[in-house]
Amino acid sequence: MVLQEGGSGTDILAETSDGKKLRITATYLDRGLIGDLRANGVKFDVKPREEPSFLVNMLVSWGPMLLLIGVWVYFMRQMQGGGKGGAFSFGKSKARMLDEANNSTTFADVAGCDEAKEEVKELVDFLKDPQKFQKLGGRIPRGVLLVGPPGTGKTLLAKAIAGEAKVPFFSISGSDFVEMFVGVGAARVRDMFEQAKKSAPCIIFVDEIDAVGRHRGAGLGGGNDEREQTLNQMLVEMDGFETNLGVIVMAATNRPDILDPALLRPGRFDRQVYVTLPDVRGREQILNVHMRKVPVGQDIRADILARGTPGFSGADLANLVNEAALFAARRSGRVVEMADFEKAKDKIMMGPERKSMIMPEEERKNTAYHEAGHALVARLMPKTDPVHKVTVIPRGRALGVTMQLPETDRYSLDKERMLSTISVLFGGRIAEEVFMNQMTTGASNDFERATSIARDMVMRYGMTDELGPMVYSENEGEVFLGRSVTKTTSMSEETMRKVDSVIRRIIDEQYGIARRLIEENQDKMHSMAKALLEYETIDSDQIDDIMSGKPPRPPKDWTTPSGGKSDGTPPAVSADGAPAAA
Ligand SMILES: Nc1ncnc2c1ncn2[C@@H]1O[C@H](COP(=O)(O)OP(=O)(O)OP(=O)(O)O)[C@@H](O)[C@H]1O
Ligand SMILES: [Zn+2]
Repeated sequence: MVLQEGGSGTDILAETSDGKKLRITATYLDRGLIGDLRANGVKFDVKPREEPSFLVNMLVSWGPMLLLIGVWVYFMRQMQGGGKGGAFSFGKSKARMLDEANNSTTFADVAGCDEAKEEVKELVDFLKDPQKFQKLGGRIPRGVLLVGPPGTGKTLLAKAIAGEAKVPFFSISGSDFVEMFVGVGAARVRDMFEQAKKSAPCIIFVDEIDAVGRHRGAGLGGGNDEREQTLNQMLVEMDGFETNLGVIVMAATNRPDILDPALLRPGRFDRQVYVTLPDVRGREQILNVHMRKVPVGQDIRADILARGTPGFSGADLANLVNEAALFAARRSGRVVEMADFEKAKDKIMMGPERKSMIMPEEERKNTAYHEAGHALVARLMPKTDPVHKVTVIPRGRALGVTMQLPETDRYSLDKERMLSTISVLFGGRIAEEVFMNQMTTGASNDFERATSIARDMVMRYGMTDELGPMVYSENEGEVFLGRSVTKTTSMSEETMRKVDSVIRRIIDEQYGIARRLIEENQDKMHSMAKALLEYETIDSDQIDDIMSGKPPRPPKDWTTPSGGKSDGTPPAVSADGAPAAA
């Protein structure tokens, strides 16, 4: 054994007679330690620690200087557009590679987008055996653009293609290419294609391609050199490789309208696959995929959940299952039950409850009337979605929420529906005016939405007689190129005034209708506000009762403030809100 002495402490690496390896650190060698070692028959040597060599000495004194020079050289190289090769690996692509052995994603994991799956199936055949596919006369796309809203499973679909074909999957996000230094992005593109070619057949997946693929020359002018170079490099690479190599470039975007047309030319991303939000059947299938991963109760009905989640993306549904499982865990449940899903759905749709927020009674009452106003108008206007839930529990940034749910998936709006929506939005403020004799800031979002609907009706959809079927569009500050070109119509002073007055008229009319409904139904308004103050959340059952003039039944999971389950009759409540002794 060797004891090395010196500096700050002594490391003892010892092997005892029975072959055990030990590591001991002693601050200094004293007689006690040496005595112990001797007594236990450990043989050892003491050797002074070696003097630092000349080289080490030089490094210590010159190191900081060398480091500075290094950093300087590094930055210079980046600014000159270099960055590739040599000792500096700055240009190395940030692409993550998922090799075939670790990719277990298959088409079975992607639910509810059958058309998209159908369209990409042949890519799997191609990737499995590029030569054979070509011999059979298949035409291989070089680039496939997946277009669709966020969370619809574009990444998942690309990964599943790689998984099915058992080929490597390189993924990178468009924003990874956009760096501070000119040339880095281009170097990364070069690098990524080089790596991919070595592992062909394979898939390169570029998420958020719009980050690099925006139309050249668009945007805020100047300072776009880096992005343009990156985009050019990508075009060069896509033109450069042989199709029979077996590299397929896939990219995802939800803004195809802002992509540079050069990206969409033949031989580049010339195949577009649309991945849309799932319809009700699609949602059911997606829920089933994700519910396989958690223990769910007997009562779970994916079809009912699917019906209650219009507009949810695949990612939202995955999140729904996850949140429901968390609610089940919180109550120490063995399985996830329908009630957990219901809570999770509310949380996702209306924001998390903020029960701890203490609301002054006055404000609670104001919120109750405000929400009752929305709900009442929604129930009485034609072509509105059924009121699903009304609550005065603060959620997210809202003090209260009135939630309407469409009965079926809807893909377009009509004039009557839009007019009704404007009235519903005004219902809240009107109720405050009528019953609380005040106006609060809580309605500002309602007004914004109402105004923008009215403006769209006039300016985008040509829904008014006065202005006719014409688009009066404002410049939206984006340069839209590619397939959909939005023309900027500059309006004359006079037209602008006319547009304003028509928007004003629509708003005034709908406001008047809502006001009349609320004033004519004061008893129902009082009854609904009272139910909200008492139960905090009411749903369609309670609203049905109120609208037919009956006292509302208590909500299903309602427990009386004393803690016991209610027997089904509403507790009588005295003026101060405490349960009265019957
Ligand atoms: N069709 C689907 N079937 C099953 N699960 C899905 C589906 N779509 C989305 N998901 C779930 O949502 C998650 C996120 O989806 P993914 O990242 O693929 O969406 P994306 O369209 O690429 O979104 P983004 O545009 O935001 O990148 C997936 O990992 C999956 O759990
Ligand atoms: Zn409101």
